[in-house]
Amino acid sequence: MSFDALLFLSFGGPEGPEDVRPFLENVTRGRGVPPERLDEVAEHYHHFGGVSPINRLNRDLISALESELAAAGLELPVYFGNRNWHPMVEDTVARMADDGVRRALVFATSAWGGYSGCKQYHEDIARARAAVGERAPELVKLRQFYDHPLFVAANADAVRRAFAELGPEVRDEARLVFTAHSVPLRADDMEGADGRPQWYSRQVAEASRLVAEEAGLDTHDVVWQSRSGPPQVPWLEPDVVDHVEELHDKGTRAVVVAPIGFVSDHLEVIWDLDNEARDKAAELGMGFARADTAGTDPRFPKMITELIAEHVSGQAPRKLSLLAAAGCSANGEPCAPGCC
Ligand SMILES: CC1=C(CCC(=O)O)c2cc3nc(cc4[nH]c(cc5[nH]c(cc1n2)c(C)c5CCC(=O)O)c(CCC(=O)O)c4C)C(CCC(=O)O)=C3C
Ligand SMILES: [Fe+2]
Repeated sequence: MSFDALLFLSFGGPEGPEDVRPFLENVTRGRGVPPERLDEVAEHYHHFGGVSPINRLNRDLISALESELAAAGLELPVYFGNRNWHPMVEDTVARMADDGVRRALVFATSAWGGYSGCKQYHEDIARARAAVGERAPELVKLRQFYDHPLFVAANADAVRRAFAELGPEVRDEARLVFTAHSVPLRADDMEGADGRPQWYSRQVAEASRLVAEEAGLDTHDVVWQSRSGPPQVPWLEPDVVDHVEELHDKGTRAVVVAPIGFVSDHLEVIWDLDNEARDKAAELGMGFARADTAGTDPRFPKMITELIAEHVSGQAPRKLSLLAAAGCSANGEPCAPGCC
C-alpha cells in the first residue's frame, strides 16, 4: 500500500478581526449555540486582535513534521486543510487532485475518539471528497493517538516543567488537574470501538492517568473547559474554573493545569486557562501553573511520523492503554459502530 501525500487536517481559526464572525458561523452552523455565547466567544478572539494562534502553530508543526519525514526517508508532501477556516479542507483536497495525488494519509489534530474529536473529521474528509468529485484522492485517516508513548511522554514532561514553575513553598502540595474540551453528555454517550459508551471521556481519563503516572504523581483530577451550547443542555462537568474554586475551598494552595485535550496552545487554551483559570487562582491566592500542550515538543512530529510508518508497514500500534486505538478508516467511513 503506498501513499503519495499527507493531509494535515485541523480545526482552523481566524487570522484577523474580520474573520472572527464568519469563522464562528462556520463552527456553530446548525448546532443550536445561542447568540449570547457566540458574542462572548467573539470577545475572546477580539481580545487577541481577532487572531487565533492555531494556524501559525499548525504551520510550525508542519515544518517540523517535514523535517522528521525527510529524516525518516518518508517522501510525502504535506498538505494543510481545516474544517472551519482557510485553508479550507475542500480547497486543499482540490489542490491535491490538481497535483495528481491519488492516495493520501490524513493526520487530524485531535488525539480522541467521539463526535467532535474523530467522527467530525471523517465528515470533513467525506465532504471535501464530495466537493472535488471523481478526481478526489482516496483519503485514509490515521488512528487516535491519546495513548501513544510519545504523546504521553511529551505531556508528562510538560507537567514536570509546570510543577517546577511553582514556588517551592507550594510545589509539593500542588494538585494536578487535566482539562479537555467539554462536550454534550449526549455526544459523549456515543459508543466507541469497544462497543461501550463515553469513548471520548474514557480516553481523556486514560491519557490523564498515563501522563500522571509517567510524571510520578499519585493523584490528579480530570475536568472540562470551554463549554458551549444552551445552558439547559447538560455537558461534561465540572468546569475547570469551578474546580479551581472547589479545590481552594478544600484547602488546596496551588494547581497545575494540564490541557491534555488539545495539541497546541490555541485560543481555547490561552483564554480559558491562561486568563480565566489563572485569574480565578490569583483571586483566591492560589499558586497556578499551566503545562504546555504536546504540539510544541519535538516528540510530537516524531509521533506523527511513527503513526505513518506504522500504518504503511502494518506494524502493531505502539500504545500504552488497553483501550482500542480506532479512528482509522478510508474516505470518511465510520470507523466503529457508533463511530470511533
Ligand atoms: C472535543 C472538542 C475539541 C477537541 C478535539 C479537536 O481538537 O478537534 C475541540 C477543539 C477546538 N475547539 C475550538 C474552538 C471552538 N469550539 C467551539 C464549539 C465546540 N467545540 C466542541 C468540542 C471540541 N472542540 C463542541 C462540542 C462545540 C459546540 C459546537 C459543536 O457542537 O460543534 C466553538 C464555538 C463557540 C463556542 O465555544 O461556543 C469554538 C470557537 C478550537 C480552535 C481554537 C482556536 O481558534 O484557536 C479547537 C482546536
Ligand atoms: Fe471546540
